Amino acid sequence: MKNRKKLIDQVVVTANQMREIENRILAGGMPIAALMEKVSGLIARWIIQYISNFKQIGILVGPGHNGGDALVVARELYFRGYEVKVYSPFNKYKDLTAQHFQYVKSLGISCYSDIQEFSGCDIFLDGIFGFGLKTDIQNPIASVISTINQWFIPVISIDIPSGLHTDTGEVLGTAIRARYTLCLGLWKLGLLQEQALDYVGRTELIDFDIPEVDIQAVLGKMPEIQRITFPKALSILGSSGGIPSKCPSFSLFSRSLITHKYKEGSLLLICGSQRYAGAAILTALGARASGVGMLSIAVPESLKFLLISHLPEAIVIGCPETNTGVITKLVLPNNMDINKFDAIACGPGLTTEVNSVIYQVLESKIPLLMDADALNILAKILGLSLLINRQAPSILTPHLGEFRRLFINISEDRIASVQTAAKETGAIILLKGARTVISNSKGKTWVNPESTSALARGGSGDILTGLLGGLITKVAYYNISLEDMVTTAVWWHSQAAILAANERTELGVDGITLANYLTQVICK
Ligand SMILES: NC(=O)C1=CN([C@@H]2O[C@H](COP(=O)(O)OP(=O)(O)OC[C@H]3O[C@@H](n4cnc5c(N)ncnc54)[C@H](O)[C@@H]3O)[C@@H](O)[C@H]2O)[C@@H](O)CC1
Ligand SMILES: [K+]
Repeated sequence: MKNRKKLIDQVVVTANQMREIENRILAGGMPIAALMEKVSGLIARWIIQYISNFKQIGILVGPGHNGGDALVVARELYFRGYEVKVYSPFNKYKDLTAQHFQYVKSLGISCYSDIQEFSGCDIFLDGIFGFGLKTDIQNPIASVISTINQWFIPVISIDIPSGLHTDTGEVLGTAIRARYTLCLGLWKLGLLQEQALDYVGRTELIDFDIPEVDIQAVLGKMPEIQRITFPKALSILGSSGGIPSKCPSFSLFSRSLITHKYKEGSLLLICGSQRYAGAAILTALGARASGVGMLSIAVPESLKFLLISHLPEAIVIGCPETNTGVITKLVLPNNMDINKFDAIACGPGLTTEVNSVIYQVLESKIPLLMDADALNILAKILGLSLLINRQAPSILTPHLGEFRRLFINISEDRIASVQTAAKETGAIILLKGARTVISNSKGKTWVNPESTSALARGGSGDILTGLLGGLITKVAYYNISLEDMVTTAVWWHSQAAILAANERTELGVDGITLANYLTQVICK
């Protein structure tokens, strides 16, 4: 049962996959009317439990089963004593929906086809269209949706806000701006797409007991697209909410008593320039929070003492620089072999003036994380072929602008675009944003379902680069996959920002604060 809950939290489906799963349930013998009754009972209970202080609820009913769900909820709320009004301008309904409509009318519940009758409602339930909508919404429904959006009355959408594409999250002409979306059974892909975020509000999954066997029959044992969840991230970090006794014996948060600094990872950071000295400090602070055993930071010679003053524990390598303070060449002490490090993270604050350092690191045979100017150099000057031919794993962490520069084509489906980029380059691609997407060369994809706009600030990405760089040095020592480390870093970074924003407002989450909260959030 515990495993099923874990699976349900992680799984993400397209409209076609959901339809296939639904067909299996129906083929198994579950009557569709019973399924609708069960789902709608759960929705009604959720509304009563969480939104009980409303006087009048407007129920928006469409022609399909989303509308059927809404009508069953209308009936249940009516019997619980709530004032319910039904809106529907359609004249043709699917059979089950038509039957529920007839019964609702026979109970004396008021039904209207003029939306102006609903301006006094204090909440709406949106059952106009559910998953699988493909074509643009036309008038009169389009103008009804605009009217509802302009009223700013809270809307609870059933399954998905009406008007959103289930897979891409695109607005099909117009869409309901929901305050809450009660997603039914399994998370729909579109709800995780950034372009849907202004419409979906707070999302909740209504688990109506889809059998594990049906999910796995359609999606396989390891679904291609997954949400990054709390339990998964915590299990990788080896924490159970700050109770060390429950941790696995050796984990990132519960080290072996006889570990030593070289078993906690050795990271080479290459970052900073005179113009962007702060980027080097922030990246290094992110790395520090990862608990990396040995941190080496290559910066222009002129920044060496600045870095030492902020990070006395690090080995700071001063590199030859241009007269504008840009590293010209990576020179390691004692002619050290670059492959002796466990990983390299490079890019923040480098500028695009000189590209020889990036060329040098691309030739290394250890995991390489490229961010910021390393990506810009790759896009503008070196090209992707050097990346494709690397003999060790590469991780690229672009934001949308950098992604566009690297891959040019980004479709309406951001998640699909990241998958394509990862398959084409063989790298792990991490597209940063409100819903960060990570994909590997096999198409396995993870989406971070929770974050905060506090991270929309210069420096946040530098912290992630450092944190992620530190974590990937530990892959070999902790027997954790690279992908698990990457997804965990993303989760950890956003959770730190959420905690910091909760305690200091979204304006109070500067880079140094964020780095400090990385440690605080895991002590919570
Ligand atoms: N998947 C499941 O297991 C379950 C699904 N249920 C509900 O069923 C919903 C899906 O039901 P449906 O497949 O009937 O889909 P909809 O409820 O979205 O209705 C589809 C109908 O809307 C009309 N339509 C489609 N696009 C239109 C457009 N652009 N303009 C005007 N009319 C348009 C068509 O007549 C179509 O038949 C789910 O979202 C959910 O609410 C639940 O009742 C039970 C469980
Ligand atoms: K809906």
